[in-house]
Amino acid sequence: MAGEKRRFAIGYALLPKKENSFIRESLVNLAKSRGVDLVKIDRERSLVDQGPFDCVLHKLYGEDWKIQLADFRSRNPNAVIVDSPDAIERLHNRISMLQVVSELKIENQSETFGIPKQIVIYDQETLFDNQAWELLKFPVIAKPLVADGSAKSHKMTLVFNRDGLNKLKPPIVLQEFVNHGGVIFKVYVAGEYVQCVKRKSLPDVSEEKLKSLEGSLRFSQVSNLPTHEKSDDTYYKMMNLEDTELPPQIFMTDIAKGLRKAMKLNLFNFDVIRDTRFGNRYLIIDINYFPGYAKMPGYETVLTDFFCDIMILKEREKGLLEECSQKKMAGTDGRQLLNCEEEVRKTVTNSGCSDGEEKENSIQV
Ligand SMILES: O=P(O)(O)O[C@@H]1[C@@H](OP(=O)(O)O)[C@H](OP(=O)(O)O)[C@H](O)[C@H](OP(=O)(O)O)[C@H]1OP(=O)(O)O
Ligand SMILES: Nc1ncnc2c1ncn2[C@@H]1O[C@H](COP(=O)(O)OP(=O)(O)O)[C@@H](O)[C@H]1O
Ligand SMILES: [Mg+2]
Ligand SMILES: [Mg+2]
Repeated sequence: MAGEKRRFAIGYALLPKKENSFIRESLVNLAKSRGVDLVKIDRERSLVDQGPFDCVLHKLYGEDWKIQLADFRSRNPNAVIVDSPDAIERLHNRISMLQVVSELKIENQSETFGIPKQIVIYDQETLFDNQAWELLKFPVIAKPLVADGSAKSHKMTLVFNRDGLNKLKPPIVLQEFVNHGGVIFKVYVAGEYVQCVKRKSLPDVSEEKLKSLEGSLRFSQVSNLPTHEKSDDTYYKMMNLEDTELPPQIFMTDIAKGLRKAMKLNLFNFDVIRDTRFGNRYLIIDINYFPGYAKMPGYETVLTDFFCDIMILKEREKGLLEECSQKKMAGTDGRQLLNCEEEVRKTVTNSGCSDGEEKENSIQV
């Protein structure tokens, strides 16, 4: 119909659990009211046979999906894929995941940040090798090296002494357990948007307590456990989230922006703890692709704004591409037109974002 605004279609490819938590009616309706239709991608059918989509939103694992996305991309060069599978892959390994933190340069006088001391162990022999232990002291957390979203990849062991090492199954990352007052901060990022929330974590382990504790303790997804499950347990106890102060907002936002640029990702969160030995030292312990946004206050608005940013970007790209073809039709000097389309895509998709200049409505692709 004449004068009717163009609608924008976002195809989503998610596992059933994620679809249930993320694709809520409240999100679908808000997006719809702002011109964005969220359309389910049928995982039983080939992606290139579906659509048309202006954007593909996804959290699926495996080579087959990567090939499907590459096919889709070559046939639909104007569609945005959020996010690039290669960029996401960095988060599937707990070493490469945190390497990016050391690349960040953030100017801040009063707070510092980093990651806990950690080593990677590939086999049982190295686990008991004293050399490997020069860097670390107990307690440590053993984390599966792979972070591929499986239940297994979330199974952690808090190890109090050498006895506790026997049950570990490499490949694992051994990370120093840092006392942090039983509260972690989850910083959610969606494009330009950043929000930090508090969650329950493991309680501190004092030097005295360490001596009396048995070899190890297994746990999984502690920040997602309902409160009552923790208060009943002998190890977990009620932590008072209200009493914990959030880290300075500007500091978290700077780290979030730095990570986003360095990783070229739009949708992620990261877990931060505050080292109780120094009240102003923050450690990043985990980065997750496409986390549980529905748990974030105001998630519908935040995500819809993000979708609209992509839409604005696509419209701008379309306008500029039309200008290119008009110039072509008008027979403008060929040299001026050389790579016109390519230039437009570079500008609009903000591939230059990593050079420090952040543009409005930028989406990292
Ligand atoms: O489902 P939720 O809400 O628990 O979200 C999980 C995240 O919880 P969070 O938002 O950080 O509290 C969760 O974060 P944590 O690893 O628990 O810090 C993961 O991102 C998880 O994805 P995956 O299993 O690693 O692929 C996320 O699981 P999926 O929804 O992607 O399966
Ligand atoms: N180095 C650490 N020091 C103290 N607690 C930690 C450390 N690493 C992880 N934890 C605790 O263990 C939980 C799970 O670890 P995390 O690396 O976030 O794995 P997952 O990917 O399963 O969320 C964290 O939410 C936090 O409560
Ligand atoms: Mg985590
Ligand atoms: Mg994680």
